[in-house]
Amino acid sequence: MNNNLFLDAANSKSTERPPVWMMRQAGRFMPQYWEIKNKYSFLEMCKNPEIAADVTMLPVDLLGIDAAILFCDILVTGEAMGGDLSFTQGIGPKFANPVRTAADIDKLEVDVVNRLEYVADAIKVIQQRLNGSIPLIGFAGAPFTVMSYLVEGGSSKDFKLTKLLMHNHPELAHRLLAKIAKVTTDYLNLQIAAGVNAVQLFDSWALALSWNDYQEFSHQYNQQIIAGLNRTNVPVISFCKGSSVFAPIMAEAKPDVISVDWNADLLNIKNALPKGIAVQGNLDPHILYADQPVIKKHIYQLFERMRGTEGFIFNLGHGIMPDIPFDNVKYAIEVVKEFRY
Ligand SMILES: Cc1c2[nH]c(c1CCC(=O)O)Cc1[nH]c(c(CCC(=O)O)c1C)Cc1[nH]c(c(CCC(=O)O)c1C)Cc1[nH]c(c(C)c1CCC(=O)O)C2
Repeated sequence: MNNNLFLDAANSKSTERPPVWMMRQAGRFMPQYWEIKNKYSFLEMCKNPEIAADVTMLPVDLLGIDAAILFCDILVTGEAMGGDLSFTQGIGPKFANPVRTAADIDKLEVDVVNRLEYVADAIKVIQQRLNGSIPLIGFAGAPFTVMSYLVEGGSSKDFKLTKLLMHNHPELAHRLLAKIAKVTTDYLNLQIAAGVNAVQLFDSWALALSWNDYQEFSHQYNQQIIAGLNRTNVPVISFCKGSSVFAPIMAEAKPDVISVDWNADLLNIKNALPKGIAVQGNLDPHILYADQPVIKKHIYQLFERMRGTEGFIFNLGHGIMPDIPFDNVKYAIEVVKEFRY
């Protein structure tokens, strides 16, 4: 690899500056994304390896980040299991056949990794294009977060139906989570076999859960997935919104990196973790709407705090919003790349 910054930091080694990539870096804040998106549906883009590679490469070529992330979506596992998935502009993801009863859960298939071969194909095309320049991150959705979309039938503000299932019929929720966990393990191992250099597990909506529910309905399954990965030389990043609270539990699953939202002091989180677990984060994405001197100030505040810490990857606390100015994202990445410890 020409640029080892990301993998060194993920493996808790020291680096001359923090490596940088951003969640949702391959997305709608880029005019060049829309040039492609206007020609294809989102799922067509995910399923065509050449197009998925084109989109993956946009931030590599236009922003100069230190790691690429595969262009795909966390909900493709739900689709492979039998979910009727579509994405509509302005509405977001939709499962037309929500999973709510024992019969719905029993219908979902689990030996489905062959239906996700298009992702392995995309990874191979992307690695040819990257040609050893920077590492490629693969990813999957964590069972709780994917379950919420399957049960609600799409995005939700309060996860009412998901929580009702968990609280009134925990045995059904567990049956569903176990199925998603099995598919997710196979799917991440497929990505590792195809050649990704790291994987990230996205449990975006864990913040909605109580401490006890997080352990029972989320952590347990994430731990099972991480334990089932063929992870030699492939660092595992565990992300959730809620990591400011749940980081000590997340650490029990033994990821290499914990990706932290913006509520916590990152050094305090790092210092409370077992040695050898790196941290990623944790700029509030809203900072990227602000004036450029403000952006620089906030990045430097974080870097001064983290100075001398081995195992730190710079990222946002969550994804880039679609209406964040492209020039501000580019500027933030330049600020990181000019910094030295
Ligand atoms: C919850 C979740 C989803 N998808 C994902 C998550 C977890 C990460 C997070 O918390 O942000 C993960 C994801 N989605 C996408 C990526 C690609 C890689 C990247 O750039 O980070 C990744 C890693 C592309 C995408 N995924 C999606 C788009 C937009 C599709 C479009 O162009 O219309 C992209 C580029 C669609 C998507 N997919 C999902 C939603 C809720 C939406 C709609 C969002 C909205 O409308 O605001 C589910």
